[in-house]
Amino acid sequence: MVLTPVLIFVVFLIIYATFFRKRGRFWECLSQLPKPPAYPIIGNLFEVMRTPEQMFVHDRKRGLQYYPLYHLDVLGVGSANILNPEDMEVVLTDMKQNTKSIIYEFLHSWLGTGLLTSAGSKWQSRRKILTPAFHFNILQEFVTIFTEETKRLVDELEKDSDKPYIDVVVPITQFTLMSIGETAMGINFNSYMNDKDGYKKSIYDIGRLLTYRAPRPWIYNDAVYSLTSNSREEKRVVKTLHQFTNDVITKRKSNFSSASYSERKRLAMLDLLLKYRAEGANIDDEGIREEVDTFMFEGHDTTSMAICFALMLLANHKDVQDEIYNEIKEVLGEDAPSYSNLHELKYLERCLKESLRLYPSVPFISRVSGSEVKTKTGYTIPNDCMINLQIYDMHHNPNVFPDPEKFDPDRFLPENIQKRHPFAYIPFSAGSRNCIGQKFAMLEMKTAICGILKKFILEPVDTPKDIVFITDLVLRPKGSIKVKFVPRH
Ligand code: HEM
Repeated sequence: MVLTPVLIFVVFLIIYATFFRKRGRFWECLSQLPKPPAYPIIGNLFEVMRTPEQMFVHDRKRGLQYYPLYHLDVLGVGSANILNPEDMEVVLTDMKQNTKSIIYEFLHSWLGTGLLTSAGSKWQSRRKILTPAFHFNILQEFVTIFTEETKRLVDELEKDSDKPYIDVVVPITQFTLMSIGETAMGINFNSYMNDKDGYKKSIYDIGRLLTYRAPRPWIYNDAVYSLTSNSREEKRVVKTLHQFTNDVITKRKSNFSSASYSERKRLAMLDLLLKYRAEGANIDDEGIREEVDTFMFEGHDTTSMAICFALMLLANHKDVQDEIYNEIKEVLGEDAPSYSNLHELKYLERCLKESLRLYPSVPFISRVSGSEVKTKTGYTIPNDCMINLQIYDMHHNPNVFPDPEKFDPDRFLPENIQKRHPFAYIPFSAGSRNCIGQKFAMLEMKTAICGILKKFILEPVDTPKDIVFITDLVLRPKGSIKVKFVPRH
């Protein structure tokens, strides 16, 4: 009895792999790239059919073994995986390789085609509209908000400082969510929004659903996917996510008056979009929701994980922590952080950069080639091929960063940066589709670390070796990240 559905499924996979497999030039080029051993028809299916935890470990092993690049064939779906700086540069600086791969289409039910997921002229026009929302005049004002939110965060941490440890993921995610709300959206979530926890849980749920779908080409087709229980769950999750962001927009709209905004030279993200909408520019209500969803997610989950890993590293490197503390005392004294004094914290900056090397919040990004790509390593990636840029693997490769697992902030001394390929370190990606929020992120991270280190000495509980990762939308631990917070006297 059980055998019948299994048999039908296997026949379906064989038909799928036979009919949907690209032919001719595509495989002629792609099969020249190194590849892990594969089976007939299903190719490397067993490479990717793993739990999120196994997938993370296995992908890293493959990344080390197949440097500088490799290809996979999963049921006839081919991908080129790039691990080296030279070829990262080739792809990231070529406008023809600017379109995101099919994996991002799985985000459309949630993010629509906002800045992260859109392509072509829509992406260009959105990028143009949104770039001024991250102008340095605006960022200067945001530092005050980051400082207020850091005070709230420190108060929360203080309440639990008598405990043996704090799982930093919880309070730090709360901090970054509040910060993106107050800055880009102009909304204080504390006073307005009730279902922050529902929103945070739904982000984890959507990540799990996407990570399940990405390695399974037979559910790429939307009509086929809609028959699955995951699709039904996704609809429920997306409803919760949209409820939250629609609420944000409604709240901000009720405070919005285009007259009062015309007096201000520069507007933060949501106000800017509402102003454009009121003036009849090329963005409708759906477009605004796409961007609010995109920035709410990209603007809090990435920085949250980055701060959590940085805290864990500092707890494990007391000497580095002490040096940052001395720098903070020297540069800030008793003053609050400002845009300019945060820039003077050069040692802290090197530590955060090194932390993002070891723990890049976005471990890989993916494109679809818009033409054949001649790699610097001597291969040709065919047109219309998924190209995965494996940022995490490159940052951890000994050919690119000697002794890669060592936390060494001096890698970011100017003289050492000069010795490396400019695309060796790309936590914020690079080229025209780089992270629009990278300055925002660095300021937020610096403000949080300053506030925390002024109040606490961090002691290790989890070490880097204890962290078990899962494959997800961002670099995430399977469980918690534990740090002990000892109040300074
Ligand atoms: C440590 C924090 C962050 C990291 C490591 C990070 C990393 C990245 C990376 C690697 C990309 C390229 C994605 C791709 O090509 O698929 C990206 C794009 C993007 N990021 Fe960030 N990000 C961070 C923080 C932020 C923040 C704070 C915001 C908003 C306030 C933001 C908004 C975006 C958006 C909208 C895009 C899409 C840009 C485009 O395609 O034009 N990110 N980010």
